[in-house]
Amino acid sequence: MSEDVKQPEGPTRAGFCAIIGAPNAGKSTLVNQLTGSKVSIVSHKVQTTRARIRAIAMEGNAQIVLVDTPGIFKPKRTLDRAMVDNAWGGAGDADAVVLLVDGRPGLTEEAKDLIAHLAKTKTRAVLVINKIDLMSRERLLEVAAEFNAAYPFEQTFMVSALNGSGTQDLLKYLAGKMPEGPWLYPEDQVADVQLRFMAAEMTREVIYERLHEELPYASTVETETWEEQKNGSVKIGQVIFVQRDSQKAIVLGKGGQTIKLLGQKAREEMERQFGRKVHLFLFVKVRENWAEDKERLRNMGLDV
Ligand SMILES: Nc1nc2c(ncn2[C@@H]2O[C@H](COP(=O)(O)OP(=O)(O)OP(=O)(O)O)[C@@H](O)[C@H]2O)c(=O)[nH]1
Repeated sequence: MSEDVKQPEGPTRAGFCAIIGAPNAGKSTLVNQLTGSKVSIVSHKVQTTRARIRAIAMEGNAQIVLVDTPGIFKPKRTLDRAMVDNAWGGAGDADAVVLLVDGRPGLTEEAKDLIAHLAKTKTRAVLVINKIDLMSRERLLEVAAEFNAAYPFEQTFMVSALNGSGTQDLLKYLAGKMPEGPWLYPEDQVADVQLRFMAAEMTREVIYERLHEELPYASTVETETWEEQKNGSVKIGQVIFVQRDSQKAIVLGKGGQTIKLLGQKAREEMERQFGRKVHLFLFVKVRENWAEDKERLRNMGLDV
């Protein structure tokens, strides 16, 4: 828990920042830029996840836990609708909410939908116009005006997540939005924690790829153990949480065949991304009433 985390001198800040945006707006690229993360994982699986921790950014004495929500999209089915509402609960709880848009097309229908959600949930948000390296100054000002006429954003930032222009200002601003409080993660472990998130994400993606027909949004993955081995390999233990026994049976498969395959695919991806040998151990647990609240996210982060 946070009491055990070594705190620096002076006041610290820590909190959650939700990043929302249409697919391809540049969320992953921005997260990498904000965290200065060398190891990047760009997820191509949009619209599949609950709000989840993505990375931790440090700025001065502030620790910003970046969470993202499912690609906000037009729900086609009741389940999707529930998912979106759920996710927005998560965004509303965050200490800062960033609406990230690809600036080039301006106020698209998709962007209007996102703004409608913000308005409906009375969410205070910061507008971040991305990909300014591909825009003229005139167009940029036009787009900023267009968005600000559509919603009372707290601030507007113009950035290139790709080349980092404007992202430091955004980071400083977000740091200031974090409430005063103890850090959730020790600074020297932030990189490790990040690797654990990434490993969980890789398994989650494999599950999605293999089982999305049967298990659309029902699972979450947490990395519980990460043990460095003397020979340079790493032993990783993860738990796949599902909501019902029937889903557990799907993940396990007949005679454990499915989980074996999932583990193999996830391990291969981890070895590729981390460039080292991985021993992966997967477990499935049923967790009922999986809730999306802030406390849950906190615990999720602290559990890994
Ligand atoms: N030129 C330019 N390209 C960018 C910028 N930011 C992101 N991109 C590119 O836009 C594409 C999408 O970026 P991602 O970071 O994967 O976008 P995302 O929002 O995480 O996408 P999903 O995970 O699919 O929702 C990638 O090809 C990025 O390289 C930018 O500031 N400038």
